[in-house]
Amino acid sequence: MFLPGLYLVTPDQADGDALVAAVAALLPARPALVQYRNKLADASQRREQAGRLLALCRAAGVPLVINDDLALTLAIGADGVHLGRDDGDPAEARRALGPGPILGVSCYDEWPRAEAGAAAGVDYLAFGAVYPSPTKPHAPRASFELLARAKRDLGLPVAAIGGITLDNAPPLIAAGASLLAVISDVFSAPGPAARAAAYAGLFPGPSQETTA
Ligand SMILES: Cc1ncc(COP(=O)(O)OP(=O)(O)O)c(N)n1
Ligand SMILES: Cc1nc(C(=O)O)sc1CCOP(=O)(O)O
Ligand SMILES: [Mg+2]
Repeated sequence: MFLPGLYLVTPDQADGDALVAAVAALLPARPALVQYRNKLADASQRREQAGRLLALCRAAGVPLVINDDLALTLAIGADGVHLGRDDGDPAEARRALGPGPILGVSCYDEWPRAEAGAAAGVDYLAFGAVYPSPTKPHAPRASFELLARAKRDLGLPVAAIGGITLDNAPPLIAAGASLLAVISDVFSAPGPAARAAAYAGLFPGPSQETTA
C-alpha cells in the first residue's frame, strides 16, 4: 500500500498555483505519501487545492492523503485521510472508507491512542512531535521509545512527525519509524527537490523492506 520513506506534508499555502508547483517539483523524489494539509484555507479553497493535488499525485503514482477531512477525502476519492484528536472517530472513518483507503491517526505522546487506532483498523500510527517543530512549536513531545513500542507491540507502520530534518532523521528510523512526516525541512529548504530526494537515501530499497 505504501513503502517506507518521506511523508511530505504540505505547508499552509493560499496560492493554489504555487502549491501545485511546489509539490510537482518534489514528486520525482518519490515520496512514500503526500498529505494535503492547509489549516488556513476555507472549504472551497481546500477542495480546489486537494483536487489539483490529487490529479498531480495520481499521475505520478504517489498516494495523496487528506488531513482532517473525511468528507473531502470521500468527495474527491483521495487515497486516504489523516485524523487527529479533533477530526472524528477513526473507527467510523474506517467504516465510511472501507478497507482500501489509507487511514492514519495522530497519537501524539499517548499510548492509548495508538491502541485505539490499531483496534479501529488504521494503516499507520503517527507520533510527535519527535523534535521541536517550527510549524507547531507547542506540540507535546513524543519519545523514541514510544515509536519503538508501537512498532514492536502493535505491528503497524509508525510515522514520526515534528521538527524532522535530514540530519536528525536517522535515529527515528533506527527506533522504528518507517514514515518521516516533514513540512519545513523540505518546503523551506534552499533546494526543496534535492532535500526531498536526499530523504530517499535514508531508507532501504523497496526490494528489502515494505510496510504493507
Ligand atoms: C502524519 C501526521 N501526523 C500528525 C499530524 C497532526 O495531526 P493533528 O494533530 O490533527 O494536527 P493538524 O495537522 O490537523 O494540525 C498530521 N497532520 N500528520
Ligand atoms: C502537523 C504537525 N503535527 C505534529 C504533531 O506533533 O502531531 S508536529 C506537526 C508539524 C510538522 O511540521 P515540521 O516538519 O515543519 O516540524
Ligand atoms: Mg488534524
